[in-house]
This record gives sequence, C-alpha cells and structure tokens, in this order.
Amino acid sequence: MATTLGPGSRPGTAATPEAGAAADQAALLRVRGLSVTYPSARGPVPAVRDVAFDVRPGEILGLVGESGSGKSSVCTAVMGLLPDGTRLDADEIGFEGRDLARLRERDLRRIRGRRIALVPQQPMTSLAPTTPVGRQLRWYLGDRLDDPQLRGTLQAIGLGAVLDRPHDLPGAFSGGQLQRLVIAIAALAHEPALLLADEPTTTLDATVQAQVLKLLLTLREDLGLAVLYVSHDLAVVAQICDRVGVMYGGRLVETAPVAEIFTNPRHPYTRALVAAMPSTTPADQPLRPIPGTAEGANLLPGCPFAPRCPEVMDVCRTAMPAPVRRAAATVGCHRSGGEAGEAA
Ligand SMILES: Nc1ncnc2c1ncn2[C@@H]1O[C@H](COP(=O)(O)OP(=O)(O)OP(=O)(O)O)[C@@H](O)[C@H]1O
Repeated sequence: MATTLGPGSRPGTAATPEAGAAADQAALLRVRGLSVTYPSARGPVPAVRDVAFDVRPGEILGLVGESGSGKSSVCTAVMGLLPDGTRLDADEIGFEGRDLARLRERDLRRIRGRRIALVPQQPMTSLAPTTPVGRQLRWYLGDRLDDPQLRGTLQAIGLGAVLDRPHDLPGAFSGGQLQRLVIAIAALAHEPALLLADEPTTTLDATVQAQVLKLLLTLREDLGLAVLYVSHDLAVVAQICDRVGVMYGGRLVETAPVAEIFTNPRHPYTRALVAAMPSTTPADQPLRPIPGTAEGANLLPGCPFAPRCPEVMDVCRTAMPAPVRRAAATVGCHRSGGEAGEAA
C-alpha cells in the first residue's frame, strides 16, 4: 500500500537489533523490574515477576507464552489499568521520557489512548453496541472524517463497508471488519507512538487474521507506530514481529530477534515451544507437545520451567537465573545463558 496514512516517516526499526546501552537509550518503552501481584482468596498471585524489556520506535515486539504466563498483565500494567488492589512494582516503565509507574492517574489519562493505545482481543469491548459506526468514527476522527485522503486511507485498509453503511450498528459487521475499525481508530485518532495489541486476531479465521496483521504492518510502516503484540501463537508472531519476548510462569525467559527464536532458540522452553509448532513438525510425524503443565509455575522460586525442562539442573529448582545478553538475545537460563554472556 502507498504511504497515505499520515505525516511522518518510519523512524527506524529493530530489523538490525543493537545490543547494549545504545539500544536501551533508543527505547520508546523501557520496562525494568516489572512485577504484578493480584490478590486472591487463596493468597497473592504473582502474575509477572521482575520482567525487563524495551520496545524501540517503529518496532513490533511480540510477547508470547501459554495461557496464564502473564502477557496480558504486562500490557495492563503498562497502560496503568490494573484492577484495584493489585500490587505493581517496577524499577521503571519509561515512555517518552516519563516513568509511567510513577505518574498520577490524571497524567496517565493524558497518555492513554493518545500516546499509547490499546487494541483489545474483542473489538466490541471498545465499541458502543447501540451507536452507529459512522457516529463512532466521527467521535474519534472528528472533521477529519470528511477529508478525502483519510477516507481513501480507510477504504484502503478495508473499511469501505463501514464508510458505505455509517448508519449500521457494530453488530451488522464481521469480527474482522470491527477489529480493523478498532485498530484504525486507535492508530488514527491521535496517532500514538505505541500500540498495545492483546491477542487481536485470536477470534478471527486465518484469512481475516492475515488482513489484520497486514494492517498492523501498514500502520507501522506508514506512521512509524511501535507495537507490543501479545499472542500465544508463535506462528502469528513470526509473521509480523521484529523481536520476540517469551514468557513463562510470569518471567520473561528469552528475548531475541524473531529469526533467532526459530533458528537458534536459547532457552529450553523456547526450544520446546518451537518444536511443538505444527509448521516445524514434518507432516508424517506427530506434534511434540511439551510434557507436563504450567500450573503453579509462577509460584516457583527457581526457573519456572524447571519441572518440565529436559535439561534441568539442581540449581534451576532453587535460583532464578539472571538474564544474560548473548549477541542480540537476552536469556535467563542457568544452562544456556550462563556461559559467556554479559549481564543484561
Ligand atoms: N484480576 C486478576 N485477579 C487474580 N488473578 C489474575 C487476575 N488477572 C490475571 N490473573 C492471573 O494472573 C496470571 C497471569 O494472567 P494473564 O492474563 O496476565 O496471562 P496471559 O499470559 O495473558 O494469559 P491469557 O493468554 O490466557 O490471557 C494467571 O495466573 C491469571 O489467572
């Protein structure tokens, strides 16, 4: 697609990832020491534990992991939308020169939706079900909706049906159309620097999913948007991400450029995840699911993957390995990370 979405060009991506301090300084979002603990009748639930990562301008960072690994909680923490009573600890949630972990709600509200926008799993959670779509578009885009160039853009990203039927309610459109509408509103209303997309294609079939992924790539290309893309599906992440963070039991066990996740996975959990993908399994061989379950992994004092790890050592059960930088990757593993790496 032509670059028609708006002014500004893509300010650079992590296609060639840098390691070390230079990369840290270039971060748009810089998360350090992030922990999220929910209260529950059975005691505190440590959902995210001492997580650190960067999202660089114009970069798409995937956050993958199985259900319950803490991906959504990371997004909710960054947005400052954790439920009341939840404990948030963070050395830093740095974004455009401010520490979101230390901002008052009033100041966070000015950033939410404007500089950081959220694309939810279910588009209907951010649309008003009884208000025609045309009116909702106008709420967010105002008079810009009459601009032929913007209308052309909306057409080009597959929202022609929404423009042609402005009086219809959201329920009259397909899930894929509504998800594109929500993404367009999130990206075009204020032109944020960062989009948090939490499993935005989970409920869509493969063809529509591909259209939504293409839209995100277009927005990144044309507006320079950075995206934190949450998914349990490594195959989806492979299609759009520059780098991938792998979560397990509330920990970020590995972060690496997307190609390395597939060709040179360093953490045993990442290796098991890649081996379990249908696309990496020859057609005549059965899938290789990871034995055991992740139940209770977030409560373990050592590496959360230790009980299922084929390479486990005694130390893995008692001490969480410190993340170590190895080339462009960061890995937290006593066996794979500890040899010649540099402390991350
Ligand atoms: N509001 C809450 N109160 C108590 N526990 C919660 C709450 N929200 C999430 N959790 C727990 O925190 C852990 C992490 O949940 P989270 O939703 O962040 O994981 P996830 O990786 O995004 O999972 P999914 O892919 O299923 O959304 C889980 O054990 C979950 O049950």
